[in-house]
Amino acid sequence: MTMKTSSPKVAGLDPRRVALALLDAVTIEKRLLSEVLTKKTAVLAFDDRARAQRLATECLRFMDRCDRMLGPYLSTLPAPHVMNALRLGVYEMCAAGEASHGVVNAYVSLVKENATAAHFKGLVNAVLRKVSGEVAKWETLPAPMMPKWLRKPLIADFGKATVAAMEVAQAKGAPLDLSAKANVAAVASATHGTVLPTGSVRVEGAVQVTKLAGFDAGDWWVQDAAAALPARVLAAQVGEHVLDMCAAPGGKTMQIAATGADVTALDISEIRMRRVSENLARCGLSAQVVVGDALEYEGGPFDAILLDAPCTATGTIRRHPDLPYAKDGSDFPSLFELQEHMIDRALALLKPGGRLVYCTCSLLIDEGEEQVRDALARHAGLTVDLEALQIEGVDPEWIGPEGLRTRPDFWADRGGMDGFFITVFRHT
Ligand SMILES: C[S@@+](CC[C@H](N)C(=O)[O-])C[C@H]1O[C@@H](n2cnc3c(N)ncnc32)[C@H](O)[C@@H]1O
Repeated sequence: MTMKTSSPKVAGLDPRRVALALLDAVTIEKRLLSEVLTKKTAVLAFDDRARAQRLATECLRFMDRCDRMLGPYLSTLPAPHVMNALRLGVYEMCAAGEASHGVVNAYVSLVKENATAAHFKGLVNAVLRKVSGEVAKWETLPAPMMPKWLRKPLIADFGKATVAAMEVAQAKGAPLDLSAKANVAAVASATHGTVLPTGSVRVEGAVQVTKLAGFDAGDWWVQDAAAALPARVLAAQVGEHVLDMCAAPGGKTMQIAATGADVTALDISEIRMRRVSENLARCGLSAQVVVGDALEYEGGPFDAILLDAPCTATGTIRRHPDLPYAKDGSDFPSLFELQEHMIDRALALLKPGGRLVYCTCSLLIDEGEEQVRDALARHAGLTVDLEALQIEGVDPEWIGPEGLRTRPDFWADRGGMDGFFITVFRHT
């Protein structure tokens, strides 16, 4: 794509140009925002970086609504880059409350900058002007639906009403949750947060994480309330040998290290493992950090293993609304297979009578309940320890025959939680 330089006459173009590039990267190049964000926003001043990121993220969250607003005015879909400019324009006018004439000018200018899209400037102008006349319709539309490729299997697993409830939760985004190293009440008081029933601290409103009280002192780390459950379920004891098998960026390693257990943190990604070491150092915790492939790892045997397996991350869409647009499900079966091999490897590294906590931040049954049923069929003597899942704050209704499942629509009145599946295997 050939880009011209910005027009000095139109205000606020720079963050919008980057937001458009981010949307293109997700929807056209099929990249996750986390993969492209730093590079694409590097050209902007600090405040504009945050603005571009927010704009792209929230537009992706409300993509389905943007498309519903645009639908009546598009008899055929324009080029994807132009469609993304229209979506951003709609989001800004309808959800962000930006003045329509500035928004229309901005996106007409941006489309003009692109040689292959410039001839769509008339369409962008006309369509955005029409949408500007019906901004009130936005609030009457249903919560943004996930794309069909993901919605369909979820409906098969949970039914339409539950999927609709998940979509309502995903539209609301996610609050900031913290895990305290030691004193939960002190962390809640210092950060003006509230203590959740499961022991995480929830902080409302927009905050800069590194400026929150206790960050530099390492009193806490950022971790969704549901993501904090697997290590609580593992309940490591002082002196136990524990393997955190897919550890990076290290939230669960930190929880286990804070119990006084002897933790080995293993992950295949050297870059992501640097984050584990940084996080441990900031919080004054220690673990043996190993970079390597879990499938070939030979250490142990261990009293307990936490396997937070690589997965579709569909339980984190409220934090990562780009995911349904960067993925199409084609790589999912290879993940399911990897999870199966990892469970088998983990079981081989356990001491007799040891426990394996298996979890995924996924909404798909294939990565949770189905993995458990398959593992029980593969391994004689393997059992699921449902009692170990009954920890403080966990609603017994979240626990099924295979394990504990959280969903984004749980705790709706408190701000929700990520979708997770967690189980405990015991090998005799
Ligand atoms: C869900 S994330 C783990 C999150 C981490 N437990 C936490 O709480 O911060 C999955 C991790 O699996 C790692 N991974 C993927 N394939 C692996 C393999 N073959 N061996 C070890 N780690 C692997 C990825 O690098 C990624 O960091």
